[in-house]
Amino acid sequence: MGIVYLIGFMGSGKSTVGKKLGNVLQLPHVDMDSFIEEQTLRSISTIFSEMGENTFRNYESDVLKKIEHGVVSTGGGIVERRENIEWMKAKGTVIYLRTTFSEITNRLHNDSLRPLWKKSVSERRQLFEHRCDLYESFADYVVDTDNKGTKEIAEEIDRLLNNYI
Ligand SMILES: Nc1ncnc2c1ncn2[C@@H]1O[C@H](COP(=O)(O)OP(=O)(O)O)[C@@H](O)[C@H]1O
Ligand SMILES: O=C(O)C1=C[C@@H](OP(=O)(O)O)[C@@H](O)[C@H](O)C1
Ligand SMILES: [Mg+2]
Repeated sequence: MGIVYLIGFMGSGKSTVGKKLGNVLQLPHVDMDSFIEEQTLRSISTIFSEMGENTFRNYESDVLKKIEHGVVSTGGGIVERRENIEWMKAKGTVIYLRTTFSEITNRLHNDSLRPLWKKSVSERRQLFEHRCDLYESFADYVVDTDNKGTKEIAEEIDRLLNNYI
């Protein structure tokens, strides 16, 4: 199956489910945002505020290309660059954790760690609508996450990848 990439909007559970999926599949797990924070010794918020979104996107594209194995929790904006989409399609299996806007709003509420969530409701929704089309259009599998626990989702992905029901 090569590398397993989890994609989806902020709050869809990529980081949480990725960790569990790594355990289930007994593969190493990399959370791209945590990796960038460890490498730069800066928080994602600080990178955005001090260096700008474009610098963050450069780090993100660089990190994506360094990962050769395992389960990868991407950041919600990985689809903003076509080169990232093409890289993931070529290297592995892409799984979209599909989550409704209202469920994401419940999960993130007034989260302040995600710079792009700290926007007005209409801007959040606009970003959500723009991104959802992208996620859906290039995922190999779509997994709905509303009303499911993270362990249940990891097990569902395990079944999909291993082709049993
Ligand atoms: N299936 C789920 N059901 C309920 N809460 C969830 C689910 N998946 C994630 N969460 C919660 O939503 C928040 C964001 O999850 P996270 O894994 O950081 O998402 P992402 O990495 O996609 O932004 C966390 O508080 C997490 O515990
Ligand atoms: O959607 C985005 O553009 C972003 C999502 C975040 O990751 P999560 O999707 O894990 O929250 C993080 O990479 C950064 O704040 C930008
Ligand atoms: Mg995350």
